Amino acid sequence: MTTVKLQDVDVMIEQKKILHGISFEVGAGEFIGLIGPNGSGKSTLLKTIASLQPIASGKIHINGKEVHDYKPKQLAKVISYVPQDTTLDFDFTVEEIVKMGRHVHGSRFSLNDTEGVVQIEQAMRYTGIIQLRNRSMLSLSGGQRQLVFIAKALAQETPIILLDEPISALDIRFQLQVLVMLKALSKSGKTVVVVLHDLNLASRFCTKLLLLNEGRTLGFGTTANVLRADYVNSTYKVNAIVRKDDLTEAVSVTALSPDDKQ
Ligand SMILES: Nc1ncnc2c1ncn2[C@@H]1O[C@H](COP(=O)(O)OP(=O)(O)OP(=O)(O)O)[C@@H](O)[C@H]1O
Repeated sequence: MTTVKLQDVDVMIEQKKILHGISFEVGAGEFIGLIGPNGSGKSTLLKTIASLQPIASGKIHINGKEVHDYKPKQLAKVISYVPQDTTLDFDFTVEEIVKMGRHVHGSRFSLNDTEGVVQIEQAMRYTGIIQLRNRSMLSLSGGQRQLVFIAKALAQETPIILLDEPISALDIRFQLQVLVMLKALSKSGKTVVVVLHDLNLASRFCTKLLLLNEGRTLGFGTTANVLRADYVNSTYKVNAIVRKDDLTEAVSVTALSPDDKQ
């Protein structure tokens, strides 16, 4: 079943066209990686799907219904969004932030609903932050804050999860842990769309990739079809070798420096 569908979507920011004619469909159980160079429009595209960024033209359907036809609270029951920037201006504890994911289910700061308590607890355990539950968000490292916002999205229990560079501040153990968790969520039937810079991890974990170049889709499909040397080299302006990794059997991309042996 198609859960997210974009048809010829244009986005303008300050009179400049940032996204040009973006069209693609994602189904339940898919794990889509949005990739592309800095400034290519990945975050804008994710915000657009989350309805946080207005569109200039085109159509977006979420679960078969036009995104404009959703009330904000209805949409928050369907889509959770983990932003790239997890800094906060106000102080909250870790648990308070995760609980905010339950607002949409009507349990604002109250733990009267047992389901909410269970979901909050599970989300904190799943992301490995349970021991931080009473810590102030302002005292956490960037990676710990990322895990808290992922936990908040999990507590929200939506069928569609959008995450903007959720592993950018994480060490290799937590990078793997988060990607394995997102993969498991997609396998359980959720739609996961994630902005990733690490092409090798994107290749290993995502079912499909969407490669953006200057606000346009250069490729959308299986990792092997999108991570082609010609696409990678022309978009990222590098000299990359694309091959199959012997160990993971995923497509692997190595950008060569002038000093590398070839
Ligand atoms: N609020 C804004 N005002 C002006 N320009 C913006 C705004 N938001 C995004 N842009 C511009 O839109 C383009 C796409 O930005 P976006 O953040 O979507 O790219 P990205 O692919 O996510 O980049 P990165 O990998 O660096 O995070 C950039 O040129 C950026 O400067």
